[in-house]
This record gives sequence, C-alpha cells and structure tokens, in this order.
Amino acid sequence: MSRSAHPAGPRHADVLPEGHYAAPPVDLNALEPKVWSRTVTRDADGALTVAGIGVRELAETFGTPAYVLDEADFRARCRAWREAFGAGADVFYAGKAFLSRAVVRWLADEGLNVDVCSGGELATALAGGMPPERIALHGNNKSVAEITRAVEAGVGRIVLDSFQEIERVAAAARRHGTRQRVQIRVTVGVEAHTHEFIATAHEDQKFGLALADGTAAEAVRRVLRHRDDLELVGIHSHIGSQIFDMAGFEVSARRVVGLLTAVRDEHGIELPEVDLGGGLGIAYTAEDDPSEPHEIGKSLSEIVAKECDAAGLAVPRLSVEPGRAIVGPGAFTLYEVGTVKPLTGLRTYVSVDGGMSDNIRTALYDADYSVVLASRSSAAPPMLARVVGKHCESGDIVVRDAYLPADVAPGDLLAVPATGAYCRSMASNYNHTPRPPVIAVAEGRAREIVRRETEDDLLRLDVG
Ligand SMILES: Cc1ncc(COP(=O)(O)O)c(C=O)c1O
Ligand SMILES: N[C@@H](CCCC[NH3+])C(=O)O
Repeated sequence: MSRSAHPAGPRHADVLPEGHYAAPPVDLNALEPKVWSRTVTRDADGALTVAGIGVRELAETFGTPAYVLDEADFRARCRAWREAFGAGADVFYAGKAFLSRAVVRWLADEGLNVDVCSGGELATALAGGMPPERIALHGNNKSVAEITRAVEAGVGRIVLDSFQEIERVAAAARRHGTRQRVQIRVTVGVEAHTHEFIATAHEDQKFGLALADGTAAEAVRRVLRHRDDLELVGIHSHIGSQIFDMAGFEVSARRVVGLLTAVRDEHGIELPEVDLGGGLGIAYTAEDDPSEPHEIGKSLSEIVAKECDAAGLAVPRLSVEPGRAIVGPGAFTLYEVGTVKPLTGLRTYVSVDGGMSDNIRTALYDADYSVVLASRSSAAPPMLARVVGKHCESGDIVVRDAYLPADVAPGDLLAVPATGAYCRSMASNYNHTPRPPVIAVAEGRAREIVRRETEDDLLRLDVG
C-alpha cells in the first residue's frame, strides 16, 4: 500500500493518521493478480495455495520464514521475454536478483543466458550447467582472479567498466591465449525515475564510462588497441532498476546508437551488439503498473532499428538483462506471526519470524510491499498494521503500511508477495539469524532448492 493523500475509506478497526493513508481494500482476502505468481489462489478453507500446495503444508514441512518460488511462473516469464524480443535478440537473466543451480537449469532449458557480477555468481552459473558462452560477466571492480576465471571458463562476454579493466582483461586473455569477447558499459546520462541507490545511468556514480565527456569513446580506442586479445562486440547500457517509464530506455537506446555511429565514423567498424540492460519494474502493490515484456520488446527493437536506419548502420543484435521482472513476481515470503501489539491511536504492530535479514529492501529503499493473511481467510474488519521483523532495529520493517484483518493472531501465516528478486540474494545473518530456504513449487510438489541455514552453518565459520 502506498502512502498517499487519499482520505480513509470505510470504517475499520484502527484509527488512521488523518488523510495520510490509502483506503483499505474492499476485500482483504482478495489476491491482487499483479503481485502474485500465476498459480496462487485460495482453497475452499480460505488458505493460500501455490501450484496446488497449501501454505500450511509448506510451513509444516519446511518451516517459516521461507521463500516460495513458483517454477511455472518463472518459466512462463522467461518464455515471455524470449518471445518478446524474438530470435534476433538475447535475454540475459540478471543473476543478482536470485541465483541457484535449479534456477540456472530452468534458464538454460528456456533458452535464456545469464549475467553474473561476481565469482560466486559465475561459479553458480557454471555449476548449474549454463554453457559458458551464454554467460556475461559484469562488475565495476572485478578482481583479477574473477577475470581470469571468466576468461578461462570461456564466458561469452565480459562487460568492461573502467580503463584499468581493459588492461586486466586483455592481459588475462593474452595469458590464456584467447581473444575475449567484450562490451563496454557506458553511462548515457539519463536520470532514471527510481530510488537514487538503484539508478545507474546518471554520470555521478560508480558504474560505466561516460558518453558525454568522451570517456566511452576513449575506452573504445583503448580496447581496439588490444585487437589480438579483445574482440569488441558491442556497447552496454543499464540505466537502473525498478523503472516503469520507458522514456529512459528510449533515450539510452538513441545515445548508444549514437556511439555506434561515432565508432563507425572514427574506426570504420560497425559493432554488432547492443545491450540495453535490465531494470524493468514489477508490481509490488496494486498501484504499480508495469509494462508487459512484449510492449518493451517492441518498443526497444523499434527504436534501435529506427536510429540505426537513420544513421545508415546495420541493426545490431539486441540484448536485455531483466532480473526482477523474471523472478520477482514468482515468489512470496511465508512468515508466522509471533506477536500482535496494538498501539492506541496509531496502528497495530504485527511481528513475524523474519524481517530485515530476509528482506532488506523496505529499510534500504523505502520499498512498498503488500501482505495477506495466508493460512485462512477472515471476515474481520480491516486493521491498519505494520508488519515488522524480529531484529533489534526499529527500522526492521517488512511492510510499512498494510491492512490486515483485525483478528490476526499469533500462529497465523502471512504471505508477502513479489519477493523473488533481491530478497534471498540480499539476505544477511544479522543478529546471527540463519537465512531462510527457497522452496520451489511445481505441479503439486515442493522441494528446497536452497536449504535453510542452521546455527551450525553459522558456527562453522566461527573458527576462533
Ligand atoms: C548491469 C545490470 N544488468 C541487469 C540488472 C538487472 O536489473 P533488474 O533486476 O532491475 O532487471 C542490473 C541491476 O540493476 C544491472 O546492474
Ligand atoms: N538490489 C536492488 C536493485 C539493484 C540492482 C542491481 N544493479 C533492488 O533490490 O531493487
């Protein structure tokens, strides 16, 4: 629920701060299709089911908190992205959103490639069986060891992010006796409309090489001096994350094609690839309205084609790197309520058995999430609630403003949708909390694809 200037709607069990919060939903048991994976529904008892499995059964078998990932939803989104861009383009799933060996197998099956940005992500992609030529390595400060491993593994591309890295990748390729395919990551000078921490195309930040002051053009010159060791295949731009407005991508596409034209004019070569990055937003609440992959595919392909046509360039092979848009909507986090604390005249604090260690996004980006009572339906009136975790931090908030049925009680299960991206992958062990498992569900079956951490796991690292 977003904080808005809407007046309070129907009567509800709690007192609302005046004029500050959106009205409660008409039906608290309803499931907003935009934020749930495609197989989530309520069964005859009112409990949530996913892929035909009830959440009470999931909680009994695997415990809570747990991330529940719907394989059919994940695969359907992979296919939608592939189809949206067609055979003349590549879709690189951004592994930072969430990566595990099972997910890599699903990606490989569905014909997607993978973008990794660390040695650990590279190791996971390889361990999951992704062919190395379908892996791209990113990062603004890749270590020499990471570069060497990627070159030795034979990754399909390394995305260069600094002048120093050009020399490091060239040296690694020379040592290994290969010619490494590379792209140059540029910052196109777009102010993406998203949280400051996840915008990446304005010039005053750490990623990429700026177009505006000629740094990107200089990077091209430097890469081309290493023709024996580096094959410059294209230009890469990623403008940020959780973006709804396509205008930023359009400007980015135009500016990248502008650089391709400048490269042709200066060096007499046409670079065959353009990658426009990821960053497409998803719905976290009913108010969010993301574009569909086919709209995005059509609009980006048309802009690149039009700009190339105008510049007299052959249309390059396009690629994109969606992470959140593929894995985000397909998972929810299942929590058990521990305490319910009404604060007179304010709201009710509902504490769950996880928190900022399994979802840091609310604290870090002020992200909005929604939540439902999952283990049963309820006819109780709406109560203004804040869903909080169990950590020693007052900013440990999972859902800042939520309406829950007023009879929510300890032992109830809550589900927070759209937690597939950047929740498990950004999870921490704060307060020595073992991280939750990822449970994959498909066709009536559930299995752990990442197991729950144990206190033994934590103590095993404590060698003092
Ligand atoms: C280079 C690059 N590609 C792709 C992504 C994926 O972004 P998203 O998960 O928002 O699609 C990111 C993260 O923002 C990124 O830094
Ligand atoms: N971690 C961020 C997105 C950053 C993506 C990586 N460049 C999020 O949760 O929204």
